[in-house]
Amino acid sequence: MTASPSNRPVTEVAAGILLDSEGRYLLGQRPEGKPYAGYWEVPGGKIEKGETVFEALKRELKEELGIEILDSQELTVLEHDYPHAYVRLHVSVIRNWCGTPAGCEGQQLSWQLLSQDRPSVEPMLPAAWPMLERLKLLLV
Ligand SMILES: Nc1nc2c([nH]c(=O)n2[C@@H]2O[C@H](COP(=O)(O)OP(=O)(O)OP(=O)(O)O)[C@@H](O)[C@H]2O)c(=O)[nH]1
Repeated sequence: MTASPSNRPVTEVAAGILLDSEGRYLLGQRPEGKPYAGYWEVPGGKIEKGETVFEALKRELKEELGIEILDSQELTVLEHDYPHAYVRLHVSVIRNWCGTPAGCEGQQLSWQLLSQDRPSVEPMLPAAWPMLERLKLLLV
């Protein structure tokens, strides 16, 4: 584990933006019991020791959404200093998957139109904003 600028340990996280053919992306609501419960986020989770970003995404999206991702495209890497953790988010775009996303951990899901200025659900995790901005740039 590397250190952050403030010398806190860095939590490496893989986040996967599912993007469908109608220009919609998927958000999930963080379940009870996790930091920031009730906040909306892009699906994903912590990268385990020895895993690649893609392997972590494959595992997390199977657990959280019950889908099998087929490939992914790296979008950006973002860091955010939360009170509970300093996180480094490896953000990927996923356009190809098998199955229909479901809230396997009891979480609510919401498809959002990328062409809309803001998601229709709130609150969003603070670090979710820059990744959505980055996604819009990729698609212009
Ligand atoms: N999945 C996800 N995590 C995000 C986003 N933005 C963001 O700051 N995070 C942060 O990244 C970390 C991800 O951890 P997590 O709690 O979802 O991971 P996990 O599913 O492996 O949790 P667990 O250890 O409780 O099983 C959290 O600190 C969360 O606040 C996002 O858009 N998606």
